[in-house]
Amino acid sequence: MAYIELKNVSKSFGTGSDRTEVLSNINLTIEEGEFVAIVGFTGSGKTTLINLISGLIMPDEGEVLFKGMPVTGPSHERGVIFQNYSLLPWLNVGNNVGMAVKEAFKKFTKKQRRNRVEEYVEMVNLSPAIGKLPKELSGGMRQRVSVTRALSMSPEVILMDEPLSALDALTRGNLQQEILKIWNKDKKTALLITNDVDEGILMADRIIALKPGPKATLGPEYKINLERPRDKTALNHNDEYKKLRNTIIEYLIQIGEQRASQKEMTYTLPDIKPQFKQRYFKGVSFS
Ligand SMILES: Nc1ncnc2c1ncn2[C@@H]1O[C@H](COP(=O)(O)OP(=O)(O)OP(=O)(O)O)[C@@H](O)[C@H]1O
Repeated sequence: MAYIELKNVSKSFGTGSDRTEVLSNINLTIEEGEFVAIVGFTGSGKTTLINLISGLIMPDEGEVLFKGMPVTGPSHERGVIFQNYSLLPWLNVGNNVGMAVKEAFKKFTKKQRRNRVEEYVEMVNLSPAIGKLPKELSGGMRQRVSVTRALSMSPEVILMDEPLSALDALTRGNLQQEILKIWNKDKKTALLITNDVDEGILMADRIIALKPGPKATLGPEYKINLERPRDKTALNHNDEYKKLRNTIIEYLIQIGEQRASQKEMTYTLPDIKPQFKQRYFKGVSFS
């Protein structure tokens, strides 16, 4: 049985002429312990896909199954790391993480909770900032809190919606490694949504392209057989990596061009003449 399964899933927003058909006929199977990355263009429906799997929204058609059961709402079994670091502004770092730990481990004593919070905050090198409020942190630090908050709940599935896209290269690289460490150590299942092909290849077992919408569908998938742990610098000299990277980027460029050409439309302007009265524009005449 597939761990996560999407069967003929479609999703639209709005009604009438405002209706946007975002995803159409999505079929996806993720096995337990797998790390899958979905790459796609901005606005192609990546967040919509993650929201469907997390249970934040429901499909119009088709089914989303988790361990064979329909997803009916969010659950801490499926932890989401969002693109924007949605922290509670009135709670400090420790308490933002602490609240998540309390929710996931209801039977923990206060001491157990504190130990877990400290362990996870340390993991992203934020121990000196544990008492700080989100407004006192940089964007990168907030995103690290957001990542550690999701991971501290020990979710069975880690769903990531471009969690690292706003970070500088160094912080991004460190967090990629932290996420991989936890995924590998605790044998999690992970789905990463990204617009960065390199990030996908570094982290995932499989990359699937999301074709741009409206009515976005999943495109081809690429198996990544590169040995783990993967080192970013070493990969740059790896022929298999280079070949895979080129293949995926070429595919994305090709579907991007197709989308651009489909969008090119000719508009005919109405043949009208200005109706202004001459007296308002002395010295200017209209033919
Ligand atoms: N709640 C909503 N109501 C109306 N339209 C929506 C809603 N959510 C998403 N959309 C539309 O669906 C399309 C896909 O949005 P989505 O956020 O899933 O794309 P994305 O690939 O994650 O984009 P980005 O890379 O910019 O984050 C967009 O055209 C967006 O305007």
